[in-house]
Parts: sequence; structure tokens; C-alpha cells
Amino acid sequence: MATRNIARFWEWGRKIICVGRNYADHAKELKNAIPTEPVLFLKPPSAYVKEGSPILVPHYSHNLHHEVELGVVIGKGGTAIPQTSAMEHVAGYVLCLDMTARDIQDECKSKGLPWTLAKAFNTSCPVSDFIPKDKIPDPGDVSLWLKVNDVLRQHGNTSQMIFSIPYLINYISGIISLEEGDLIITGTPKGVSAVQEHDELQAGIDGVVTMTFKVDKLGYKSQ
Ligand SMILES: O=C(O)/C=C/C(=O)CC(=O)C(=O)O
Ligand SMILES: [Mg+2]
Repeated sequence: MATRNIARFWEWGRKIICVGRNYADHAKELKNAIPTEPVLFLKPPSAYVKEGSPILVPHYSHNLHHEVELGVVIGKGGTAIPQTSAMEHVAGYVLCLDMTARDIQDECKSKGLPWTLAKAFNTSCPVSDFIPKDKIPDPGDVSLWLKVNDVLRQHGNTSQMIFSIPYLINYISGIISLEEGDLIITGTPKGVSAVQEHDELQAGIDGVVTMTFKVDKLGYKSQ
């Protein structure tokens, strides 16, 4: 069998585990309580999109939001991984967007329904090029930013995260075993806002990576 390349992990069909409300300023802007345990949800691998392809607005949403986040790429799987050895399971990072149909999420929340339609649609997880682990010596101090049509909307630092990366790897792997090629997206800082068809989203980690995505026409509608 040909060797797989972790730098192309998004082609492997592994899971995307998402952490929500991990920044107090974002929890507050959406009027949520500060969590005492990580809030988790999932996206399927069909959510991945790479630069050069557009982010598609789901046909059922009129309020698609950007959320810029640091993604952690798992290099070595495990179950109930101790915090002390958690970073040995990390192969590298990506900058990613947790695209969220906020109107649908609000509706799901009010009806007590899961967030799948709001969070897991095709192209809901744009990712940058793979960032090898040594390019980010301290993932607990990473400055992330996002602009829409050249206007700065989000600027945060992973030092503001409520739950650290080792804590998240320990917590998640005690519930959902982690596998090589999985991605953990670690939550967004404040400043989330709506995007429209034809908008250009640019995001970056200073000195490490930048990425650009266009928002395109409505996604597919089933008959
Ligand atoms: O509870 C809400 O209203 C919204 C929560 C999120 O969308 C959580 C995230 O995805 C995040 O904080 O990054
Ligand atoms: Mg998010």
C-alpha cells in the first residue's frame, strides 16, 4: 500500500471533532454561559475545502457566519490519552474556518435539535495548508486573524482558550478514540459575522500561514 502523507490528511476520510464556546469572549457575544466542560460536535470529512475551491452557502441558510480556529492534526491515535503525553500525538496544525449557518443553529437550539444542519454541510470546514508541528513551538500562544473583504473581523490568541490543547486531547480521546489523520478544531474567538455570496475571506497566523477563500453561490438542493 502506498504511504499516506499526513500533510494531505483531509483526503483520508477521518473525523473532524469540533470544540465550541472555548473562548469566553465568543461565548459572551452569543449570550452563552462559560462552559465548565468542553462542548463537542462533529463534521464529516466532506466538510473539507481547500484554497482554490469556494465556500458554498447552504441553500437553507440566510445567515452564514465565519469562525476562525486553530486546527490540531492528530499524528498518532489513542484512547484516554494523558495530558502529559498529549502533544506527542500531534503531527501538526492547520488554520481552519468553522463555517456556521447561525440562523439554523439558533433554530436547532430553540427546538433542542442537534447542530448538524448548521455545522456539517459541504464546505463547512475550509483548511489551510498543513503546518508542521515545529513551525508552531507554542500552540498555546498563537495569534489568529480573519478579514472579510479586507476588513478585520476576528483577531484572537489561543492563550484565551478556556480548555488547552492537551486538556482537549485527553478529554476527547476518553470519549471518542483519536486516529491518525483526525482533526480537532479548537473554537473561535469573538468577532463572528455574516458572509455573503462573492465575499472574500482571508485568514492567517502571523509569520506562519495565510489562506483566502471566496464565498460562492448556493449549495446543492435535494429534490
Ligand atoms: O452556542 C452557540 O450559540 C454557538 C456556539 C458555536 O457555534 C460554538 C463554536 O463553534 C465555537 O465556539 O467555535
Ligand atoms: Mg466553532
